[in-house]
Amino acid sequence: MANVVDHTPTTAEVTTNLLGSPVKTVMDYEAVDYSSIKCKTSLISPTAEQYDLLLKRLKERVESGRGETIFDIGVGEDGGETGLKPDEYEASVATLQSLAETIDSDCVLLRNKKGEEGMTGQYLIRRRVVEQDFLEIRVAVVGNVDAGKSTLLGVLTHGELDNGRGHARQKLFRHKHEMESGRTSSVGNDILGFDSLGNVVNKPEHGSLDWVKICERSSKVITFIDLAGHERYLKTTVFGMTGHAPDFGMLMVGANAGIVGMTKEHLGLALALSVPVFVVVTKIDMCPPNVLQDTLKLLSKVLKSPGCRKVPLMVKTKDEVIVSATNFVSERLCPIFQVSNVNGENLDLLKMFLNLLTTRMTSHDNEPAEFQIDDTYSVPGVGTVVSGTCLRGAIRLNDVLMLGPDPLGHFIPIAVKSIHRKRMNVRQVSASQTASFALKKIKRSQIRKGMVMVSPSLNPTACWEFEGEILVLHHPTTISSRYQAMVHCGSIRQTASILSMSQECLRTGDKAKVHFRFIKHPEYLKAGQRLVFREGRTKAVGNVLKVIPQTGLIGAANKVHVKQNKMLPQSQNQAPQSTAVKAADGEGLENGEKRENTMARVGGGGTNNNTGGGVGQKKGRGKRGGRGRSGASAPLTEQNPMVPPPSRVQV
Ligand SMILES: Nc1nc2c(ncn2[C@@H]2O[C@H](COP(=O)(O)OP(=O)(O)OP(=O)(O)O)[C@@H](O)[C@H]2O)c(=O)[nH]1
Repeated sequence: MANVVDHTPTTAEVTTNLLGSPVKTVMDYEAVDYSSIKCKTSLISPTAEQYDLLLKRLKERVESGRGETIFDIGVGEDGGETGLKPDEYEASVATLQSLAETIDSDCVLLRNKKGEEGMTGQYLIRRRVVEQDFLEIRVAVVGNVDAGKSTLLGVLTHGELDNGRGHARQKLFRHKHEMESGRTSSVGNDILGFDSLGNVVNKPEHGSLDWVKICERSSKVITFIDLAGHERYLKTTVFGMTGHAPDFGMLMVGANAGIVGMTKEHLGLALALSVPVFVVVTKIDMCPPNVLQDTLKLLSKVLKSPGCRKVPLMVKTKDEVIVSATNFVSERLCPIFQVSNVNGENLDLLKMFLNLLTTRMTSHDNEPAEFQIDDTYSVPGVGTVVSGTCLRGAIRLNDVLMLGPDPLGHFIPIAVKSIHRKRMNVRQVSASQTASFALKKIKRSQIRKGMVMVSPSLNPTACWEFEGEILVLHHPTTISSRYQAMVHCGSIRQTASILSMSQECLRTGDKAKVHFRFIKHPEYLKAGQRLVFREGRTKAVGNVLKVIPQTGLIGAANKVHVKQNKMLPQSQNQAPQSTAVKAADGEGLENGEKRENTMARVGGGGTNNNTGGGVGQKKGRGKRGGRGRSGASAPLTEQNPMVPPPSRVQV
């Protein structure tokens, strides 16, 4: 057989990653001649040379899948499902098991199929538990109030069924008012661990404080980002979707209530952020069959509509779970599960699906690190702690990273004192993982959500202005220059003003290039990032096209402003906003409901040297007094002629 140098990832390799756009495998970087092991019979009795190649290949696939891959037996790399005779099949399985054993992994049969010439099989190869490491997948849980989001998470992560009257969700609530009203108001996390054989690690006796135990025994951990269903908490929900970098969205629909309230809004948000979505229809135990059918019909219609262009797939068997999980690569497929949290119907299918999901981020540890901060804490005895997501590269203990931008757009070097993943002390965090860092020599008041910590080699710069391309999903009238609304981009959440647009005014459905300017402080942005621009129900989505780096002049002008106000608390050293902007922030809406940050429950968990998850203290920043809302500071624009004055909403 002619030796062909293989550069192109095969279909099998692409599905290995299960999701997102086709991913580069190690083979793209390192040309290896795999031609001698391409054929479906290569596993039957490989020569020593072929065995080494098979091992190399399996290792690469497991590495690019961040600890796991799905391997087909009896299928040639040309993709033809022809199958193997029983004795050939058995010999192939034995080879695969021995290969998996060599790389400290388990080999679990997912399904068998009959091919033209015999049997084919799909096997999950997953690395056994490695100390301090596990594959992490983040799933944002969205849907209308009462769809059963908190209940499903309670049932999945605590292993006990619900009673239909709010029993299971009690374990997830974090605030007294949530217990009383039964409504989630904050972004919360819960975790579900799977071992290398695909078994659920969580046990009913694992309380929410047992994260360390769950992580220690898991090869893969699903982090659920439980978001609020009520419209009044939409700002928090949008932040959960953008700032927590979910791999997937789980849209929950109550079978009896159907597509109501915020369901479409949340679906639209996931679509706008290109987060692949699967749907879970709950309460099928209490829903009359005709109502359930109506809900499913309407759901399919919405998903297939031109705005969504999804392909709905009702998942009712294990085979369908595997097909949908292995084809979730395309954002177009939308698996739909029908479950009951009360009698447990179909929950096993949902768990199997979650077990097969894999991360969408594909960064290598040797790339320069990028970490986005989504929360800050002050932990007694530890100091300042930040939590967030590592988007690129890897961060190790005692690494020095550039933290910023500060109000002047500067970045300062900062050392990482300790790292926690899910309340577990670790030495390193890699791309796609959430973590908390204890930082040296910095006050919590100097850090805000939306800041980043990046490798010094990236030489980071901040920007006040950027160009974006947006599509207006909804606006009651028209948007024109000087319009202000909240920009959500990664963990950035700041009001920006439109300086100019490629057309005079924008209505619902219009697309345009827009020049934005942040009104409070500069941010770290990158071209290509997804963004949501919203104010109340007005919503536009799009991409950052071009970042306009902060110039020395603007930086200097802003310095004057900050100097003048240096007697004010830091929270007031920012430009005041119009009432309309306050409304855009949704601040008034969430007054009194603002969550307290406890290290025990947020982000990658808390960093605490003493216990697994100590309690952090939120700095006592008065809601109303904070963020310059008292109007005490002079507008930025008075000192800086280059900065347009903050304008009111033009409707
Ligand atoms: N019969 C039945 N009741 C359910 C099921 N799932 C949830 N419930 C009940 O539905 C009610 C609402 O559930 P929640 O989990 O609080 O709903 P949610 O979507 O989290 O609501 P928010 O937190 O306000 O966004 C509770 O009383 C649950 O007991 C189910 O599958 N069957």
